[in-house]
Amino acid sequence: MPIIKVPATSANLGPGFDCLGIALDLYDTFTVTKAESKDVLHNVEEKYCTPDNLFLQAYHKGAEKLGYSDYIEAEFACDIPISRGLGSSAAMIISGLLAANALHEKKLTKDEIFQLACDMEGHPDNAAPALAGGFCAAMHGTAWTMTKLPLDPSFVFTALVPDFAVETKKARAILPDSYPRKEAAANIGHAIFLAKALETGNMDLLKQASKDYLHEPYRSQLITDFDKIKDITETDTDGHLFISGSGSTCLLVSARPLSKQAQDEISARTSPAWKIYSLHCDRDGGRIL
Ligand SMILES: Nc1ncnc2c1ncn2[C@@H]1O[C@H](COP(=O)(O)OP(=O)(O)O)[C@@H](O)[C@H]1O
Ligand SMILES: N[C@@H](CCOP(=O)(O)O)C(=O)O
Repeated sequence: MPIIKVPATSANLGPGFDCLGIALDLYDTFTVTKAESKDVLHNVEEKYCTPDNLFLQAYHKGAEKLGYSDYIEAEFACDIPISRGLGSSAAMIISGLLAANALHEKKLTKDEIFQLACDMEGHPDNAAPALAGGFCAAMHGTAWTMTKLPLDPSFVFTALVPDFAVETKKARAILPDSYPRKEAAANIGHAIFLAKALETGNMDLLKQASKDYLHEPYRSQLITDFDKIKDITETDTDGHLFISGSGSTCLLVSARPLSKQAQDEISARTSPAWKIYSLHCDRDGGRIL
């Protein structure tokens, strides 16, 4: 039976709001086969076991685009925390679309998968790295467009995951509709230099370019202990702490790993204790095994 494996993703990376994202080596996997007369899901939380399930919706969209109307049986094995800003919804969508390819003779192209996924998500910065792996930029021009950007291998990524969820829809709803020109201009410059810093491994440039004006100032207020965690992690590693996607996870980008002492301090000073994942960039993206 085909197995689909899709990585977690961390979108935005500060100033790259809705356009930059990176794939991380934490995965959702799905064992899939065709079903007779209805969709069947295994190992899925009851509240997500409905026809609205994103994996099922994406599977049917993909199958329909290929000209098929049928059913799927899928066993979920999901390690990506849900509604924590690590792209669990994009992982569901990319997996469902890859499952449509895995179970049919006709295949969607990578670009067709990307277009369908972005239409479902509404923003492309998780879908791009979830599908292609690596560090990606994406935008909507005449269609959804993405490119993989170079990433220096020296960076390490630490995901700090609180016990509480932040729904992406809600975290988008709290953002302003417009911004002062000075802030918009600063964000553009910062996003370009952030990409350069990630390409060259220049930590000093990364820190200068990491300030965001579009979402982090608003969303950090939704994350209890954000300032405390930022202080502990940045002092310990000399790295930079971003809000991952729309939160609640925070992503530390640094040249050296978070020390055991800092990890213990975070555990002691958060309640319930935040989970800490030491991660690397996934370079391959969503795949059928
Ligand atoms: N393992 C899973 N099983 C079922 N549905 C999931 C799973 N992971 C994610 N989802 C879907 O994705 C939604 C979370 O999306 P969202 O709030 O955008 O958070 P995230 O930042 O993790 O992408 C859930 O409400 C659910 O619909
Ligand atoms: N650019 C989006 C990214 C949302 O990512 P998620 O992992 O929180 O779904 C945003 O910032 O709203």
